[in-house]
Amino acid sequence: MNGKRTPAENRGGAPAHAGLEIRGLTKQYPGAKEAALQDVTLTVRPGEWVAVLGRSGAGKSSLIRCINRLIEPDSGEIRWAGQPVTGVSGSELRRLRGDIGMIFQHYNLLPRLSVLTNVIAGRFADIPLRQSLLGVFSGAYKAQAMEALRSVGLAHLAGRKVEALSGGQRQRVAIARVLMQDPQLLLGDEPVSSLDPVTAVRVLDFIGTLHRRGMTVVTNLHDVHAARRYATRIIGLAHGGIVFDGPPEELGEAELQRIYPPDDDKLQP
Ligand SMILES: Nc1ncnc2c1ncn2[C@@H]1O[C@H](COP(=O)(O)OP(=O)(O)OP(=O)(O)O)[C@@H](O)[C@H]1O
Repeated sequence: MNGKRTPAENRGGAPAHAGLEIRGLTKQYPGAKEAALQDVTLTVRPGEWVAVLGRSGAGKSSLIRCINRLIEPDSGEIRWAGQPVTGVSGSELRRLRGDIGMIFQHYNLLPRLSVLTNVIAGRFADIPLRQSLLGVFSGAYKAQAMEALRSVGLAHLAGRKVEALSGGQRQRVAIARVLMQDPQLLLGDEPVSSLDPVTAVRVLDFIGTLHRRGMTVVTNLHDVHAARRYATRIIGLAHGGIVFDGPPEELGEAELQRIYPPDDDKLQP
């Protein structure tokens, strides 16, 4: 994918590509009374950090997971860096996923494998399948993975199995995996919801470092305070539709009432 930021762009020049373009995205789960996403249209510019807010069931995870096709939308179009995301399959989809990093609430790591292997998994899109299955990686990959682990303060745990780590340590492994992958777009599906407040701030600070390097970030958050502090733009969802789109400074009481409708039985607090 041609998603890299150009030197001109890093100096504050015009973006080299159109970023993430979402048009008319709709998702209805079988048997559900209402659509999880209803005609969502949104463009995320390169270098933005978008925080998606909304009550439980508002459609936040569905939106994030449609972006890398973990969930198939019913209709609508998604493009990243001018390339189609919807409609591609096979090697095109694998290449695309190599350009899109993901951090999940429940880490999505390989618990029985070592921390180092999990970090190298960030490059599985580039490593021949046989080598990945055998766990035989080049010295260059190992060195890069150790560097990523050093950045998150976990180099001393490289040989330990992930299942022996705490939640905060696991999320730092997930961030090291993203560092190893070096994607242009980072998606976070409630990346700090399982963490204590202190660890959550640490993880958000790491994501902030990636954002300052030029990574575009889209993440749902349950914490309005964190969204205001870290994001450059807030998207509010209710009943699968966008009810707020603006900078954190514009998120006042009236806007919060729209995003978190108080007497709405269809959505949970
Ligand atoms: N696999 C599924 N099958 C049926 N309905 C689903 C499925 N996944 C989500 N839904 C429904 O779609 C709607 C949106 O769910 P989604 O998980 O996107 O919301 P959310 O805002 O991320 O909620 P939360 O904050 O609780 O994670 C909800 O009504 C939910 O019950």
